[in-house]
Amino acid sequence: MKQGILVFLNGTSSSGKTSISTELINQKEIHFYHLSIDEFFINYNNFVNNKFPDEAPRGIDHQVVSQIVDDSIFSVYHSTITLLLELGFNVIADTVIDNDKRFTAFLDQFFDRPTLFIGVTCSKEELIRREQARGDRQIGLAASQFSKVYCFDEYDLEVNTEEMNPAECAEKILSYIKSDKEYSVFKNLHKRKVSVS
Ligand SMILES: Nc1ncnc2c1ncn2[C@@H]1O[C@H](COP(=O)(O)OP(=O)(O)OP(=O)(O)O)[C@@H](O)[C@H]1O
Repeated sequence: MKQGILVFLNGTSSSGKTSISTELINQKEIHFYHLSIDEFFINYNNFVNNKFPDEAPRGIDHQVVSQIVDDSIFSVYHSTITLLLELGFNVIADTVIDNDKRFTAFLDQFFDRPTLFIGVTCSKEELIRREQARGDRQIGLAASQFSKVYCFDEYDLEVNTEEMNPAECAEKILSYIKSDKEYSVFKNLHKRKVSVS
């Protein structure tokens, strides 16, 4: 049995990753699992809020805590994607990778799997506008991620969410998958040891 394909939507916050994912999930031709890193964090945060006291015997160093938690959650996220691919399911990875450590870990884990590397692009001005309009993201988040997330000079496929609506982006992605072209960019980035700094 063939392993599943990984559709990696690379874009900042508010670029439109979740909207495209919803379109991909709702169509019937190719089945996908949508794995958003946000859901992994929500589950963990619910657990912590229910179980952990506000104070700890040693006090709480929030930087240390968030490093331990983030590393663990990303590790579980990667393992869950890997498991699904191995079982033959197609996966959409909906996550923002804006630092070297995370990008290298993602690249190392998935470069030798069928990973379709998609640039979900949008201008900074439009990202700022969307961020203000939606009101559920920290203002300035997308702009702060912009230069790292969009540092790549190569994608298997690019969808500009300022020019296309989510359904059109999803259609473009599906056409690419159905064309059976090779997904080479992630492998090349691994060979070139590309970083996001
Ligand atoms: N192609 C598009 N054209 C116009 N508006 C869009 C498009 N895609 C998304 N939007 C709007 O941008 C906002 C953010 O979209 P979405 O939640 O899909 O982004 P995201 O990349 O998943 O963000 P985050 O990483 O913060 O979860 C929403 O209000 C959505 O309606």
